[in-house]
Amino acid sequence: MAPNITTVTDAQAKAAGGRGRAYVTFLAGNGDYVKGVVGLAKGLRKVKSMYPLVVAVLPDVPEHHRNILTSQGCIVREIEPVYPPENQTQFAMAYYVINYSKLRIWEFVEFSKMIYLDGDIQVFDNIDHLFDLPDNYFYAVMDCFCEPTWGHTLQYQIGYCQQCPHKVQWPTHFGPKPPLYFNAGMFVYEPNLDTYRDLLQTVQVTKPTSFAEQDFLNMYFKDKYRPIPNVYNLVLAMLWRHPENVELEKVKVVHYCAAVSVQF
Ligand SMILES: O=c1ccn([C@@H]2O[C@H](COP(=O)(O)OP(=O)(O)O[C@H]3O[C@H](CO)[C@H](O)[C@H](O)[C@H]3O)[C@@H](O)[C@H]2O)c(=O)[nH]1
Ligand SMILES: O[C@H]1[C@H](O)[C@@H](O)[C@H](O)[C@@H](O)[C@H]1O
Repeated sequence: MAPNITTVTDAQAKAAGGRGRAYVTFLAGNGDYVKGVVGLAKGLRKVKSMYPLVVAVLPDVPEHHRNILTSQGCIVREIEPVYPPENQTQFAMAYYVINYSKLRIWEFVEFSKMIYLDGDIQVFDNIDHLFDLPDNYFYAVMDCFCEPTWGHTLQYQIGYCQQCPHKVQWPTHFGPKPPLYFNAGMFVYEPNLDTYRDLLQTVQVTKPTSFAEQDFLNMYFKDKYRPIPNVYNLVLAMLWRHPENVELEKVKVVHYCAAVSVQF
């Protein structure tokens, strides 16, 4: 039975918290990711978040999946796909190419601030306070370079990870250390039409790389990026790659991204 919740209209969304704040996620295709988004919506409700969840859906998301999301109180917004320029790029996962469409969320200017969460994320504690972080920055959690999906990079090949930068030092003859790099499964940002247009123009003149829009956003926001603690986006691999950096009892958000099956 559908839960007893009121569907949030656009007007209500604007009024949410009186400050135009919302969570946002991205959904493509007719596969299982919709289940993740339902879980995300339920999780946000369970931790009593004050703000609605907007789901940016590609045209290939079927009507009945959209209806499920609406019945869960989500605001469903259709977006057009964004394609990177033609290239022979080998993405770390072939489907990452569709993730460039996430850039459309900068267009949601009826909201002044949003928190993006991937559909394979679950929230276990309220994170509404992140909306109060100072404006004009891009907040996200630092990624880990230790999984084989990073096999194409120099970092991985020499065993360097920004999570433990002293374990394997960055060799000086390689030039400057790579800049801090965030995981784009969760971030705090401000929708803005100028930024939106510039993102779309810049992506068209930027060579696609392995981690698709994640690499692109890291490049684009490198001066505005401010790291936040990993309790706000615990990338699963941190559990076995850097357990010393994880305070399990404090974790608020878990990101179930793993290219390997997990065996404990
Ligand atoms: O068929 C799909 C594939 C993806 N998604 C959406 O796109 C998000 C990102 O895809 P993954 O969760 O599979 O990506 P990963 O977590 O493995 O990868 C990381 O790298 C990606 C590079 O494109 C993105 O930046 C992503 O946000 C970041 O967490 C999903 O959560 C989901 O919300 C779909 O809806 N359908
Ligand atoms: O940024 C990447 C990405 O999220 C991958 O999906 C994940 O397998 C990696 O561990 C992470 O570093």
